Amino acid sequence: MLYQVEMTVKLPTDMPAEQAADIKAAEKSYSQDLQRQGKWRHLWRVAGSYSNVSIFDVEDNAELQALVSNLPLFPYMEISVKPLCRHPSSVRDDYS
Ligand SMILES: O=C(O)C[C@H]1C=CC(=O)O1
Repeated sequence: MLYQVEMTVKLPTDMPAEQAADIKAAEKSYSQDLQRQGKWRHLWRVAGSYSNVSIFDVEDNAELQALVSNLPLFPYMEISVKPLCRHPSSVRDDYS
C-alpha cells in the first residue's frame, strides 16, 4: 500500500546543538536504509519549511506505524498520513 506522509520537524529550541545533530544523523541513516529497501519511495523537502512530503510503500497501516514511530525524530515531529490508491487516468504501470 502507498501512503503520502507529511512530516514537520519541531525540535525544542533549547535542545543542545550536539544532541540535535546526533538525532538528525540517526534519522538520515534510518531514512536512507528504508529508501534503499524501497519502503520509503520518495522524500521531498517542502520548500521554505522544515517539512517533508514522502511516499511510503508498505504492507499495511501496522507496518507504516512501526516504521514511522521508530524515526529518531518521531518525538519531535507532527505527522499526517494519507492512504493512496491508483488514479484511473494514470498512465504509469510501475505501481499498483
Ligand atoms: O529532514 C526531514 O524532513 C526529517 C527527516 C526525514 C528524513 C530525514 O533524513 O530527516
